[in-house]
Amino acid sequence: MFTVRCILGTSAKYLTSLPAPRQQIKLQNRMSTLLRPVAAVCQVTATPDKKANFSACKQLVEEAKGRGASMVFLPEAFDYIGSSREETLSLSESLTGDTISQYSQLARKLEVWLSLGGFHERGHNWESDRRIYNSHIIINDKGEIISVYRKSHLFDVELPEKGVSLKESAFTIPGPTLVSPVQTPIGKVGLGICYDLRFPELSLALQRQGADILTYPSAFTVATGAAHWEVLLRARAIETQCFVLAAAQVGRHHEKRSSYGHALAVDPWGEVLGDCGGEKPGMVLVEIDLEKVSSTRRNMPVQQHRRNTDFYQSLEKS
Ligand SMILES: O=C(O)CNC(=O)[C@H](CS)NC(=O)CCC(=O)C(=O)O
Repeated sequence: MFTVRCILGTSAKYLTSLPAPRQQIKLQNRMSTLLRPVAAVCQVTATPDKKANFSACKQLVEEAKGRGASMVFLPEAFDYIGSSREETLSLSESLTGDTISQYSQLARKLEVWLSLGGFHERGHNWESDRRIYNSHIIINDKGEIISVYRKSHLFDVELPEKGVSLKESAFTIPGPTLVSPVQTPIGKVGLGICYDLRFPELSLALQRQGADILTYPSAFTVATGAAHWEVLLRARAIETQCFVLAAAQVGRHHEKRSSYGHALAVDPWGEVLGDCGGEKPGMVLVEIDLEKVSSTRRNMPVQQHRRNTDFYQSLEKS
């Protein structure tokens, strides 16, 4: 079950049925002050089959656009989830490969912005070291790559009681830097990926650089997702007073791997606006009202109340 908040569908239909053009313009002007931009937060079940994954994602992007979204968010590993390290590596591409050019064409054709939450990108020394980046790519409505953030915290975790054992650093290069929030039609978007969500320093750094919206496209494990996912996302939203949009992988990718799902949209007060559930692919559509960001920050100015870095380091120095 998932919540959908979208008022564009019916209003747009109403507009096209209006006879007098002048009346239409008047109404359109009034509506543009009433309507907020809409973001689509998606969840998918990627497999090792890149072609099938693209066609599933394309369908979601088309549906989202048809329902009024100006930006669509796809999760980490939207391109594929490999069934072995070797397969994960061999399926990887560069930013100039077929996968990203297909998405670029899709964005241009539909005139929609895309957040591609975690692309398996061949590293700069691929020929010699066969290592990849986990890259979050923003594509604008002209099909141009606007920003690339490479995941900086890698998921090397052993939880024997929960059946979780992943060592991302065995094949992935940690990203060297954060990237500045990107101006998009829904607001300024700060980029993270999945496990980055557990490091509030990153979200605060993006907030300080002007982010209105934080994004954590993910492929959370079922065990860690059930325990931590929603709490972490809401905490990041509450601390930074940003919207938090987290596209997700859901369900069974292959015989050895499943993901938690629950792609989520959270507002700057920490309220969950939409949840895609834990069962199957889908999306939530949410209006992004940036006035919610400013009023939340005005009413409770936590960023102004924050003490300087020295203050928090005073214990280490004493
Ligand atoms: O491997 C790929 O192809 C795509 N990458 C991932 O799925 C990554 C690295 S293994 N997964 C996570 O970071 C899960 C984090 C998580 O579950 C937590 O923080 O609890």
